[in-house]
Amino acid sequence: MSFDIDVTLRRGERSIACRFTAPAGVTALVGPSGAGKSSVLEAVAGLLKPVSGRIVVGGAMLYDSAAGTNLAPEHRACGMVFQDLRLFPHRRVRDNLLYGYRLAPPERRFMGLEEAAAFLDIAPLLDRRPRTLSGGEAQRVAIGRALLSGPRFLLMDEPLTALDDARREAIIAVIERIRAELALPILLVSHDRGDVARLADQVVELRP
Ligand SMILES: Nc1ncnc2c1ncn2[C@@H]1O[C@H](COP(=O)(O)OP(=O)(O)OP(=O)(O)O)[C@@H](O)[C@H]1O
Repeated sequence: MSFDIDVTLRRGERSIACRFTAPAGVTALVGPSGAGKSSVLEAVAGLLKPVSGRIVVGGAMLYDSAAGTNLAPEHRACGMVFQDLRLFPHRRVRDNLLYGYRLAPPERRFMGLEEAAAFLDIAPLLDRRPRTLSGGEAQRVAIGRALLSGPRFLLMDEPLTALDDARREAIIAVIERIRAELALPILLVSHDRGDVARLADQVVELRP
């Protein structure tokens, strides 16, 4: 089982309940705007503490209110690709990628900078700054930074939004390669039914 999640979250006045188990591969979290999809990703990453419940990924207990377990984000081995990417604007692509690499405990690293750049087809971009990149290029850099941090799983918030068809295809291909070649479980938020149908091994619907 890749994800085994049963949590209640609070966001302001809102209570968000989410419960699912997922096999290996890509799990898509879908639901209307405001249903709490990004909040669930934040909880899995350890950035939002649930009110109660448990979060188990790849057999590792990350959060369990009953047992009092709540691993810090840096101990979750989680690669997060945020909706707004959060690249460092003042750092070149190479340094954005190395930031992820330096975060990774050496024993968890499975790729180096050169390998990640080749895998994501971003080698020609290494000396550029994020603001000079297209949306698809920036998305691949953000994915690269996440992969270099040595994750055991990936969380991706709307990785295909705001991309034209060609760039979207490139990111879909990257996600398919991560699934096939790196075998990392991926929990992905998307509102596009077509993308979900193509990519997801399992779909989880979050209701408001
Ligand atoms: N920091 C916050 N403080 C208070 N409420 C918040 C905060 N962040 C999100 N919310 C609220 O929590 C609810 C869930 O938000 P969330 O962003 O998780 O939903 P979502 O399903 O990802 O939405 P979207 O598809 O629009 O991105 C919304 O009602 C939102 O307004």
